[in-house]
Amino acid sequence: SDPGSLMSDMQNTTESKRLNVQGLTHSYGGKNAISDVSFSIEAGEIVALLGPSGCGKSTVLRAIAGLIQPKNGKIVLGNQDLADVSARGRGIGMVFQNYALFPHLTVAENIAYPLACQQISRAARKQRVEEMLSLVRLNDFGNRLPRELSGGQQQRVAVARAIAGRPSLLLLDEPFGALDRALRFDLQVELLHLQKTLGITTLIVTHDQEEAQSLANRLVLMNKGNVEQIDTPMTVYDRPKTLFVNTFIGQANLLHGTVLRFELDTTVIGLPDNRLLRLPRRLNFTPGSRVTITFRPEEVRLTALPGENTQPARMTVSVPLGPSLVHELVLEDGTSLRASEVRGPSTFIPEPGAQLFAEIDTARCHAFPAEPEFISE
Ligand SMILES: Nc1ncnc2c1ncn2[C@@H]1O[C@H](COP(=O)(O)OP(=O)(O)OP(=O)(O)O)[C@@H](O)[C@H]1O
Repeated sequence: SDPGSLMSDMQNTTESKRLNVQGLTHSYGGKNAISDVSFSIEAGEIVALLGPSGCGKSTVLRAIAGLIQPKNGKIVLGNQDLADVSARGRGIGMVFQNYALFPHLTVAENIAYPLACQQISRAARKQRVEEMLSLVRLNDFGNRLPRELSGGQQQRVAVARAIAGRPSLLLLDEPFGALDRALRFDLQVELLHLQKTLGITTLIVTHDQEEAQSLANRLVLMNKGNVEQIDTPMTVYDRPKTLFVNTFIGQANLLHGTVLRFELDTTVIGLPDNRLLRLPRRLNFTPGSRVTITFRPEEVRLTALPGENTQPARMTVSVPLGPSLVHELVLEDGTSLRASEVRGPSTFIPEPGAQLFAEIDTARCHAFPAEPEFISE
């Protein structure tokens, strides 16, 4: 091959592109899997699509990749509408959990495979493969077969193969799903580094909220085929828009009650057994509304004596989790509650069965309309 094509190929670096998904709807056999899904990813950004099993994450990914034709909606990459672009022609790199390497090809051949379709000269391909092997730290593994690699190494080859063609969008579907926790973490750090270095616009699908929070600039939270919130991991945690988001991201305690009345800037909530909870703001609910009040375990403090906004509680068990201590409690009406605190040398560890008071940080409580299953007459 001629040196001229090698030169022009080397200058052909990845161009970051913005992805815009607008009103995406798809159904399988008449049943909607996703409805009106819209979000965008800025050029070079990592966004995680997150939600419980069956919420439609893979369907969104397949539509972007061009593997299914969505019933409705628009997908624009850079300034190109992808509607009439074939899967191959989209310039998208993919790593799927079950997207195995070709078992009979070596690592180097696997990585070179997508390049062969791109009319890149042999010399340039060889150089690109070396570059990719080095990026995923597998320099000496080019001649091995996939079965001679560990699971983590195989996944790194899959990542190398996905980015070898310098895609302008990288799609990852549960890429580390099959790997153990420690290895997952290593690969996440590696992927993040790689993504930043190359500046590839990336969409990662996962049901693992920690993975999503550690990798992504922004999260797209999906539930039952709909998008419920799009925000940074911190905003999603601190200001969840729905009860689903609140309980899906991090842990939340739930108290079901009724809005009784407003007293100046306070909302008085009636809880079971005629207990009250006073929230230091006016909620946007009319008196009589059934509500679910939520708060995080770290927003519950245990005290020996009753005070304002304390609920009598019985200790079930205290579990040390590394630097913190997690307490499981039961309120008098049987509602379970979780409290957590950072453990210090003098942290008091209550006995199981101890009668205590749970003091709730009411300034940080959220209130949502009660879901039908929690409304009992
Ligand atoms: N090929 C198919 N034929 C029929 N129904 C399908 C098909 N693929 C997905 N579904 C259904 O569409 C819905 C969304 O599925 P999808 O795979 O997109 O969810 P997901 O969020 O990726 O789930 P998971 O995390 O379990 O992979 C589910 O109810 C699923 O059963």
